[in-house]
Amino acid sequence: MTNIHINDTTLRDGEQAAGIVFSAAEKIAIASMMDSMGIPELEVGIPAMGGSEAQAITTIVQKGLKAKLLGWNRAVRSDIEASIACGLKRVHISVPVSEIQIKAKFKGKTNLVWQRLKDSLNFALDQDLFVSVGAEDASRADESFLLEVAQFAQSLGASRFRFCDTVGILEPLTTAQKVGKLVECLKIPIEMHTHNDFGLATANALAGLQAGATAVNTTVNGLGERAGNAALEEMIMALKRLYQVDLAIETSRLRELSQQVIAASGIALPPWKAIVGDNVFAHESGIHAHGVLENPQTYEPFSPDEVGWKRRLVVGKHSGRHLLTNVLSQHGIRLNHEESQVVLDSVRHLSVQMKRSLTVEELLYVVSNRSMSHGIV
Ligand SMILES: CC(=O)SCCNC(=O)CCNC(=O)[C@H](O)C(C)(C)COP(=O)(O)OP(=O)(O)OC[C@H]1O[C@@H](n2cnc3c(N)ncnc32)[C@H](O)[C@@H]1OP(=O)(O)O
Ligand SMILES: O=C(O)CCC(=O)C(=O)O
Repeated sequence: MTNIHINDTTLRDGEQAAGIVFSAAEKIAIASMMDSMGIPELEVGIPAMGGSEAQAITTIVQKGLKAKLLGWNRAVRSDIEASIACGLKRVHISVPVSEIQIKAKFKGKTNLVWQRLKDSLNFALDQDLFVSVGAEDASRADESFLLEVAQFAQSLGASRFRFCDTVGILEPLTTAQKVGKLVECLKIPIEMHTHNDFGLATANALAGLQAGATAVNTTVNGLGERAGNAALEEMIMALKRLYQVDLAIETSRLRELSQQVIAASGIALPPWKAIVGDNVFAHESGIHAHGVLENPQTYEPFSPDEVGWKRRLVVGKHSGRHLLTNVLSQHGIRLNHEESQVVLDSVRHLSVQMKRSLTVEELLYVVSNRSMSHGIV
């Protein structure tokens, strides 16, 4: 894999997640932060929505960021005009390509796919815009029809073709086969846009890249329609660590970026969320903590600082002596073997009663009030 290009769509598909609204200030702050981290392209929204959305996009454009900025459009001339009015120089034009979508959107009239794509694309090119074309529901489309649309877009002058697994029904092997066929026949770059309905968005996007696609849509925290999109942080770290593709993006700010999007979206992440979740470098189990204390690589695929996060040792139901001793020694407390075992029994008992691990304060309380903790110390 070489020259992989990230085009993040947190501000477009991410915000399409039901119930999510970013304020203009939040959109601008997220765009600025991603830009400063080195994300090379941002799909900033849908100018055709007008009003505050168009205003926010215009403000982002006026900030003069290094990142390339793309506006999302239907194959409709007035959508492109709205993008131009925001000052965008790059537009993405989407057309439905599966039978089911063409039936629902264009009343089954396939000729409208060609006609509307041609009219909107030509109009955009006449305005000297960079044009990317998206094949909505490409994964369920007839493969020859999809290829014809892609070649048509290329012949008209599109600079990139987006393969969309709109309802997230692919798995990696099929993704690679489908994308590989397009790569063989197209000269323009192919971009992956994958959804997470079966939890495979990142895996499928990576499979597309392995098959020769060179661009990929992501969203921070995997935010997006229904089950979301391929997560930016997963994509960057998988490329870096599993494929040795370093995109020169400041990974040490991934956790901070994730927190910014959590704050703006009002949606918390599960603690186990890959790369940026609260628990991804937390160790409670005795055997794991013992291993990590000897060498963090025993149970961590990479160091937490690489993504701007930190290791935590948590004392709870599954903890063992090595972990306990380590945590207590940070507070100047040394216990002998027998005392440690008694405290551990107490910790286990309390954790089961409270159905959670103990805070450090609770642990210290257990140690200093041994007679009260469980009646056994
Ligand atoms: C897979 C995706 O994520 S696609 C992106 C989805 N994102 C969004 O929908 C968010 C922003 N959308 C909006 O603000 C509104 O839907 C607007 C402004 C774009 C359009 O609003 P409305 O005019 O009220 O239309 P509405 O949303 O009800 O219906 C969509 C219309 O676009 C048409 N349409 C849908 N996709 C396309 C397309 N790719 N190219 C051309 N027309 C399209 C539909 O056929 C329908 O047309 P009709 O009004 O002539 O029947
Ligand atoms: O860009 C497109 O063509 C559609 C993108 C999209 O959001 C999708 O297909 O899920």
